[in-house]
Amino acid sequence: MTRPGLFITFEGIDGAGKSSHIEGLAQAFRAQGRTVTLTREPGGTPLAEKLRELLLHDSMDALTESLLVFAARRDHLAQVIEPALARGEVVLCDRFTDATFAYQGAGRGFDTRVLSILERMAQTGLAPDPQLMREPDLTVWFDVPVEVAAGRLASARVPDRFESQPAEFFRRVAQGYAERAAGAPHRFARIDSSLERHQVWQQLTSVFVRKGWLAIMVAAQGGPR
Ligand SMILES: Nc1ncnc2c1ncn2[C@@H]1O[C@H](COP(=O)(O)OP(=O)(O)OP(=O)(O)O)[C@@H](O)[C@H]1O
Ligand SMILES: Cc1cn([C@H]2C[C@H](O)[C@@H](COP(=O)(O)O)O2)c(=O)[nH]c1=O
Repeated sequence: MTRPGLFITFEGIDGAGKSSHIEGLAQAFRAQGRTVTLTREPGGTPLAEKLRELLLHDSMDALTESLLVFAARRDHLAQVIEPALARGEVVLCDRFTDATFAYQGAGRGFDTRVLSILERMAQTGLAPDPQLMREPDLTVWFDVPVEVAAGRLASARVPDRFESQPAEFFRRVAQGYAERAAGAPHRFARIDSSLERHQVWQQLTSVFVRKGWLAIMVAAQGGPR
């Protein structure tokens, strides 16, 4: 019998530590016999990866930025996410629409009513139920103080257009995530990402064990190296 697909997204400010754990989670699901699609936004298709390059490196205003992230998302949903869910796969996606509300909405100050309209347009009409607006089944929010995330990134890589924003921008983005989480408590799971990697992994896997999506034994075997 085909198991239903699962759409799981990972969110947080830059440097929160999401990417460090997603591969481990993919391995845990595979160890249970699930097929996993591991993907990211902006990106995930050849077209969306081109748009990602523009978004991360070219200057533009907040409306242009919002239109580009939703254009990339529409292509990503159509080409990758919806087909994988239809095959019953687990889709692990590094960022999705909550990032748009946090970065373009709270961070840039762009009108969230316009974002909601774009969200409905971009995320509807692709699922088996044409009325359904595709949303994640679960969103894991890696919550971390802005200073901790900045410290992690400082030694990690050359900053892109978002990563080089001032701390005040990331405070607004973090507040944006807090508001999104408060508005959809059934969908969000918050984890404290300021802790050591193994503690973050433990919190992360407990979320999946509680949902019945991972067995305790499988969760205990994985984790950051
Ligand atoms: N719990 C942790 N403690 C200390 N350092 C960490 C922790 N988790 C991740 N890091 C380090 O912090 C940096 C950022 O981590 P990572 O790339 O996973 O974050 P991210 O949330 O995916 O960031 P971005 O969204 O900007 O890509 C990396 O150098 C990573 O090794
Ligand atoms: C999906 C999405 C992303 N962003 C920003 C957030 C990050 O700074 C970059 C992506 O970089 P990462 O290292 O892969 O996390 O893009 C955004 O502003 N709006 C969005 O919708």
